Formats: sequence, C-alpha cells, structure tokens
Amino acid sequence: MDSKSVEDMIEASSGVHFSGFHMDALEMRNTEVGQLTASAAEEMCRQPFVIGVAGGAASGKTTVCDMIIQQLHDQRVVLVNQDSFYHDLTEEELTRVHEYNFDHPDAFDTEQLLCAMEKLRHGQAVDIPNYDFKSYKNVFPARRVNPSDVIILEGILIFHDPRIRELMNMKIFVDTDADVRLARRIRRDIVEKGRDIATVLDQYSKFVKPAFDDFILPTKKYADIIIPRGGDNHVAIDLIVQHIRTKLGQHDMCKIYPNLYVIQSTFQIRGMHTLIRDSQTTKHDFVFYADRLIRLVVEHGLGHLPFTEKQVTTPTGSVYTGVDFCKRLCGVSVIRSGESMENALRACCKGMKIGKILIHREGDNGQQLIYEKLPQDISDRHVLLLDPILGTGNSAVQAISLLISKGVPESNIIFLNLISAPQGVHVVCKRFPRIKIVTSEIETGLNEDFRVIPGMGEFGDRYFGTDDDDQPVLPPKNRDTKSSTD
Ligand SMILES: Nc1nc2c(ncn2[C@@H]2O[C@H](COP(=O)(O)OP(=O)(O)OP(=O)(O)O)[C@@H](O)[C@H]2O)c(=O)[nH]1
Ligand SMILES: O=P(O)(O)OC[C@H]1O[C@H](OP(=O)(O)OP(=O)(O)O)[C@H](O)[C@@H]1O
Ligand SMILES: O=c1cc[nH]c(=O)[nH]1
Repeated sequence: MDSKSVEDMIEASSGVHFSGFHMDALEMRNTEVGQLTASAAEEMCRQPFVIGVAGGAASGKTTVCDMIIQQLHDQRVVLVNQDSFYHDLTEEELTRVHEYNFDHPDAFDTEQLLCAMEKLRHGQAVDIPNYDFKSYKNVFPARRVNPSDVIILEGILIFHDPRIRELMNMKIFVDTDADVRLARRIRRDIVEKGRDIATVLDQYSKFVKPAFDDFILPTKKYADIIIPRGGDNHVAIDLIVQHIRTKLGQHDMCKIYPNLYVIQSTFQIRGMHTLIRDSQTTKHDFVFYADRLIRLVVEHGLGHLPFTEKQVTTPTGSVYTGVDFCKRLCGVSVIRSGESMENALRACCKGMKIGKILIHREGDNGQQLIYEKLPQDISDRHVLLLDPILGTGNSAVQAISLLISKGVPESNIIFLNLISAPQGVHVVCKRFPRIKIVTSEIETGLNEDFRVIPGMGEFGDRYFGTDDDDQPVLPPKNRDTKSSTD
C-alpha cells in the first residue's frame, strides 16, 4: 500500500475515535518524530466506547454487564458503578438512615461521576471512590481504573443527567417486571445485607418504588436498546456484543494498517501482560512471563512467512497435504532488549543465524547506528527483526533502513515486538508500508519523556536486571534467598 492510501484510511477513520490522528500524520511529516508532543500523543489514543446500562434496582443490570464483559474478553473493558458515587451520609443522616432516600438522583455525586467519565474518555486513569454500604461512607481506598477500549457505566439513574447521557455511545435499559425485581431485592437484602423483611418492604414502598416510577422509568425513553428479562436474554446480549465489536472494529489500528498484526488476546495473555507491567513483579517473574509472551509473538510472526505446499504419508498410509516451512530466514536483534527474543526464535528455528544492530539514543531527538553484524547473504533472506518495544519508532526506522540498505526487500522484513505505541506503528507503517509488524498489545501512547504508556518501564533494565543499581548491595547473610537469585 502506498503512503497516500494509508493517509486516506486515517482520514476515513478520523471520526470520534481517532480524533487527533490525521492531524498528527501531517505534523509528523514536518517534524522530528522525537518531538511529538505529549498532548499529541494523548490525542492519538482512541476514545473508548461508552455503554450505559440502566434499569430498576435488582433488575439484573450486573448480570447483563458481566455477560457483555465475558463476551468482550479480548478487549480492555472497565466497569464503573454509579453506586460508587453515592454521597457520604452526614452524621445527622446516619442517625435516621431508614429515612434516607438512596434511590433519588440527589443521593449521587453526579459532578464527580461526570468528571471521572470525562477523564476516562480522554484516556486518563481515574480513582473511583469505594463506597461502603455498611458505614454509608466512602471509607475504603479508591479503585484505580485505567483507560480502556470499552467503559460500561451501570446504575439505576445513569440516564437521569443529560450530560452523562451524552457521553454514551450506547444506552441499554434492563426492563424486568416489578414483581421479579421486588422478589430479588427481598432475597438479596435479607441474605446479603442481613435485613428483616419488614425493613425491606418499608424501604421498597417508601423509596424504591416511587423513585422507579418518578425517576428511573421516565429515562427508559433514552435507551437505544431495551432488554426484557435482563441477563436471561442471551439473544439480546449476543446482538449487543456483535454491535460493539463492529463499532470497535471500525477504529481498530489493524484496519488502518493492514500489515499490523496484533496476536489474538486471551485471558491468559492478558494475565501475563498484567504481570510484566506490574512494577512490583520480581525480575524472575518478569523474565519468565516476558519469555512466554515473546514465544507467542515469535510463533505468530513465523506464521507470516511464505510457505510451499508439501504432501506427506502418515503412519496410516494416508496422504496429508500440508506446507513446508520457509527456508532462507534470519533473525536480527536490536541490542540490548531485542536479544531477549533470540532464545525464542532459536527454540523455534534451530541453528538460525542471528545478526545484531546497536542503536544509540541521542537525547530524545534521534538515534545513531553504532554497530552492526549481519549475515553476508541477508539480502536473500526473510528477516525477523527483534525488539520488544516499539515506542516513537526511531530505533525501528534506523534498524529497518539499515536492512533495506543491505538489500533486504521491505516485504521480507517482519518486525516482532511485545508492545507497540500507536505513534511508532504510524511512523514505521507510513515509512515502510510493506513490512509486517507483529505485536501482542497496542499501547495507549507515549508520555512527555517518550516512554510507552502504560508500558512496562525500561524493558532492558527489567529483563537483564540492571534496574536496581541504586539499591545497596547487602552482605549475603542479610539477603533473602529469593532476591539473591533474582
Ligand atoms: N438499604 C440501602 N440500600 C441502598 C444503599 N445504597 C444503595 N442502596 C440501594 O441499592 C439500589 C441500587 O442498586 P441496584 O441497582 O439494585 O444494584 P445492582 O446490583 O448493581 O443492580 P442489579 O444487577 O440490577 O440488581 C437502590 O435501590 C438503593 O436503594 C444503602 O446504603 N442502604
Ligand atoms: O521506538 P523508540 O522510541 O526508539 O524506543 C524503542 C527502543 O527503546 C528500547 O531500547 P532502549 O533504548 O531502552 O535500550 P536497551 O534495549 O539497551 O534497554 C527498545 O528496545 C527499543 O530499541
Ligand atoms: O517505554 C519504553 C520506551 C523505550 N524503551 C523501553 O524499554 N521502554
């Protein structure tokens, strides 16, 4: 694909979700990549898809949300509950708690909810209050919520305020019969909250039912989808998830850059990413889980090599028509982090030649090639370029330019990495539209220091154990066994 068509595709996608993208494409043509501003980087990250799930108390909203989350397992989904934004009760309100109306719009701190949702929509992490239903106060530490692909906002009155409604890309109302809701509420409040039946019925007739009629039911008209029978309605949930997938897909980076391949996410892969991104993870675990992910990326990358058809005879005497692996390959690792990927490549392709490139970062504005040792006949080979991090794309551009100058056709290069920032993907794909990039996750962006966010910090330091230079070296007797082996 030529660079014009890449730009056309970006233009075509410059709707709500990639709002800053086309402007950045033009900006990048005229400026050093390294000078990309932090705000441009923030702009570049796509806006999440916001779903509102409203409905009466005990209508089954939680079940609907859980089912959506379960089915969207390969997307980053975050759930925000309106319940978290209940106002703390004053001392006076606490003395007469049974007279407090928890179902009235004024019971919620809507301004705070609005502020949190705005931040999440703009790719910023937020601290969501942790309301305690026992003390009627916000006593627990806040829950940190990171920006995600999909945000689900759930609560009885989330369609009440027009400003919150306007943030939503999809509004769902869970419509469950009043008697079913009352029955569930009685069971839940007695079993889970230890209330007696008289108190539950009293609260229901005094507050819950009137509030449903006065405030919740009137918001049903704002819904795009009304789900009868809540979580029991599997057909409705399937259709909703299908629609969300279509909407997300329209803004997927892989649609803009057809040579970008993000390996299919699973909870297992997400779990490994969670570990290697956690700053508290030990070096030992970091290496273990990074290696597992690298192996997956390498296997996936090998799948993009050309193949020839091959027939074999199986022990049953039958013919199996399969394929033969591509021959003339080599790896090239970008020192030093790229060297962490060599073992996985060697484990898959025995005896493979691996060249090396050392690129030195000069401030934040450019990279300088310091050292290279490549196979003599590299121009006849398919090259698997190894570097776990694609940030600004500066290092990748240097490395790929060198390979091309050695006669490697652009289309023979597969760049394997663990995480890619959208900025780096854009820079590399725009400059080299025929190379393939295989990665395991696309990041939110870059920070002011051009480090990948959320990222995993300095990969090389964490993988090779050079990130603890400042820590005093304790005499052996004071070290615990685990850290001394790390
Ligand atoms: N008694 C009591 N009720 C509360 C308090 N805080 C919230 N509620 C009730 O909680 C209800 C809102 O939560 P629900 O919509 O039932 O919660 P949910 O579990 O997320 O929703 P579903 O999945 O649809 O059942 C309201 O009817 C409130 O009356 C509280 O501190 N005390
Ligand atoms: O896309 P960029 O913005 O150029 O960033 C990516 C580069 O940064 C990392 O190396 P680093 O400079 O941290 O060196 P190291 O591998 O020696 O730790 C990484 O391995 C890439 O080579
Ligand atoms: O975030 C980053 C950027 C470059 N290199 C890293 O190791 N991490």
